[in-house]
Amino acid sequence: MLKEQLPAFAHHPTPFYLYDLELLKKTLSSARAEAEQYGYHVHYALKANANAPILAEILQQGFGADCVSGNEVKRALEAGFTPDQVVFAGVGKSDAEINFALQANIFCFNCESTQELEVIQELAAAQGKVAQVALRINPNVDAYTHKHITTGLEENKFGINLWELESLLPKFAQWPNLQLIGLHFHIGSQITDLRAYENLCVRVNEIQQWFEEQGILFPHLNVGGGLGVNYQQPEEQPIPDFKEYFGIFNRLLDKREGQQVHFELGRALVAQAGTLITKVLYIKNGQKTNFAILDAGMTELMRPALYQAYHKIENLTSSLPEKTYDVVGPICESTDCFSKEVTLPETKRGDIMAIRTAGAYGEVMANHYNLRDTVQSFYLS
Ligand SMILES: Cc1ncc(COP(=O)(O)O)c(C=O)c1O
Ligand SMILES: N[C@@H](CCCC[NH3+])C(=O)O
Repeated sequence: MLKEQLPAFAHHPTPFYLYDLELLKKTLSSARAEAEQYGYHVHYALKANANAPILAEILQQGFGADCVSGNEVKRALEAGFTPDQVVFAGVGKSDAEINFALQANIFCFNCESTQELEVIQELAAAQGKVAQVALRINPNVDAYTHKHITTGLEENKFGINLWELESLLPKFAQWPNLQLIGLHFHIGSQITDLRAYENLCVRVNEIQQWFEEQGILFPHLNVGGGLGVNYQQPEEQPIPDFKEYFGIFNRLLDKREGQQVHFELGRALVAQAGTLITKVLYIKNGQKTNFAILDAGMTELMRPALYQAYHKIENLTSSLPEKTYDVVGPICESTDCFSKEVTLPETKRGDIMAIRTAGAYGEVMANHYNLRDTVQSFYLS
């Protein structure tokens, strides 16, 4: 597919992101169809990719928006999401961000500490508003994923710890400008062992039960996102198994009568639709393997340097016999390496490479280190 489309982009300077909007649409409709049969609400996590054409597709398919900063709330509203479709999580919401979201009348603040609740109460009172809030609880459930993208263990900074709940609840009596509407959980990202979600359901049920014993029944349960994608074989599994994912919650989550269940998927919706296209600048002899030095680096796609994440690399322009390369970028850091000992068709200066599954946490995490240019993006529809 990429090989055939490439001539249309031959005149664009590399590196650039190329998004397949057809695949994006198919992925979104698959997720929507599976979620809809249980009446589930899916909020797209903008942090994965907040490009306007991508948000337009997501909005069109009826998803809400999950934001983690004031600017993401702003971007979601500009893209056309209505305030009642917007949730706002984040462990360090600033006063300015809270004020902005209050003014915008967003649906819900997913609150991560008692201290944050106090501040929202104060700011909501000053604006004469009642803010809808959910408690983001740290459920101490292992996501069986990379430790740097685990969020639901007690050692992580996210959420309110279970042992704080008892002392927190009475405080709501002194917070007339907060309306407690739900519970929120998010245990981590790139989750491929779905037993993590089974464990999450068990824990949510226990926590919900505890609240009910205190006389509180929540209209909303938000179980977060985190569903992983197949980085190894993007061709074989371009669309994640949403049927199995939502099926787990349908089977195991104790949904009360009239209760709304919310999800916050980011990566699973957009990752496979994005590819980083880059050119080979030099082939240089190394001690063990040769280096293929690309014109894209950790500044365009940070995941390999940050989490030793794997992205499949393809040479789109060579069909010579195979050789082995360490594929690296031009940035002045030794961690600027996409992958070591990659088997590729013999690669030469000027070849075009595709770094796959880069639609989530790729372009949005790009930066200007070494005063790099802003990476461009193009869309196939
Ligand atoms: C609170 C919250 N919701 C949703 C997401 C989206 O996660 P993912 O892209 O893994 O689905 C994240 C990121 O991990 C998050 O922190
Ligand atoms: N940015 C990370 C995941 C963090 C998700 C947000 N909590 C990644 O590239 O995999």
